[in-house]
Amino acid sequence: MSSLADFQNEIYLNGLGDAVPGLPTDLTRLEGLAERRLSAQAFGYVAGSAGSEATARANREAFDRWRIVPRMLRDVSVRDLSVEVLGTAMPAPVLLAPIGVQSILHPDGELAVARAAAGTGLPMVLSTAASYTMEDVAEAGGGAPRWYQLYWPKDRDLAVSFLGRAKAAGYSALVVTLDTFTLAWRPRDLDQAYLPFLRGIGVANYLSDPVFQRAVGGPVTDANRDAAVLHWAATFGNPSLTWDDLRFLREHWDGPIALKGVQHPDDARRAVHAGMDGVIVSNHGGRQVDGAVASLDALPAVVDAVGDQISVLFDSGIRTGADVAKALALGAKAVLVARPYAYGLALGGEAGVRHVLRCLQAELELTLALSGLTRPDELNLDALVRA
Ligand SMILES: Cc1cc2nc3c(=O)[nH]c(=O)nc-3n(C[C@H](O)[C@H](O)[C@H](O)COP(=O)(O)O)c2cc1C
Ligand SMILES: O=C(O)C(=O)c1ccccc1
Repeated sequence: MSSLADFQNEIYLNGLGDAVPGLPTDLTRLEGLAERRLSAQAFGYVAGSAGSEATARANREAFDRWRIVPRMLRDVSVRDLSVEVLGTAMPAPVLLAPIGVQSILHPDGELAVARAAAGTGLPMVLSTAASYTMEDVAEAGGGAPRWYQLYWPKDRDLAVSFLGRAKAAGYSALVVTLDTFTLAWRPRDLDQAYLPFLRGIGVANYLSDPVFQRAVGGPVTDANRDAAVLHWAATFGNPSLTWDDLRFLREHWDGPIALKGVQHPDDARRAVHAGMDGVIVSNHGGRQVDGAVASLDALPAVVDAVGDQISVLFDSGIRTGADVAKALALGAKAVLVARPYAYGLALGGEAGVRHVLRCLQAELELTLALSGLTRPDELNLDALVRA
């Protein structure tokens, strides 16, 4: 094995190799570049968070309060980043977080992301609010691993239909997002009166669904499009759900289930009690409750509560390979990367997403090796100190 991570090698030896010319390898720079490329509305939707965006900032600050303590002379010549999470083998403990409405970033949207993910083997978690149908995205990804993220609608028959379609299309695990039964107070979108769904973006899974179509009087055409969008708004989220309702999901989904949006250790314990297989410690990138705890700060207590019983995953604030290492050291089995790949999509389509994933993977591998570690499961609190 070369002493350089493969992607690093490729960049140095072949000029930019497969990297997208002009795209920086410091992924924290992508947001600024995407701002110049996107419309003010699309950029505001993706980059924006809830309220004063204090929690979005806190998510990043929490990473900066932990520092890695590298160890030396440990023979790190053979490295293996692969893990298995919820029955899915992946080359690194990184998944692509569910992001809805991706066609506002690039016309190929989720299709391009599925192709890029397939090229790396990292699983994509497809949003219910995707701009392409789950069947089309599955086809674009070929045999690559894929999970399905459910926005649990009010209409139970529609939920069952989504789950059946996801199973048939080869999505192996279910992610149920609990923190977004309604969109939060998001000033950037409010100030521009911008909601993609009202323009018919991000509703492909609904419009293509037989149960949804029955509810709006048949296939959606120009004649009933407004009614369909109104019906989408009426059925999108269900604020009356409780922990007891998880039985319904267990009955209609026979694969692994992870609950996304857990921040409190008692909620993680309830997830175990309800027979769930995992939780994703996430505050939706600060897009829901402004003033909420930084997701990284919520992680250790959840790991303490349930980490030996179910898989604890993490998202909100991951921007670099070092961030991934810190979340793993605090007990996450894997992380979900979100905005960085959205910006990669905006800047370079499929190649832009591939660039982001390969940079993140290479940086993670180098961070581990240079810290004296060869596998993700060797990371624990010994590797960190408070800044
Ligand atoms: C534009 C955008 C759309 C999103 N759409 C969804 C979605 O459809 N379903 C979901 O569970 N989470 C969604 N999320 C949240 C992400 O999955 C993830 O939790 C969050 O972005 C993590 O924060 P970070 O991007 O700051 O790392 C979305 C996030 C963004 C930025
Ligand atoms: O914008 C979001 O954060 C989000 O999760 C969402 C919700 C509904 C549809 C699309 C995305």
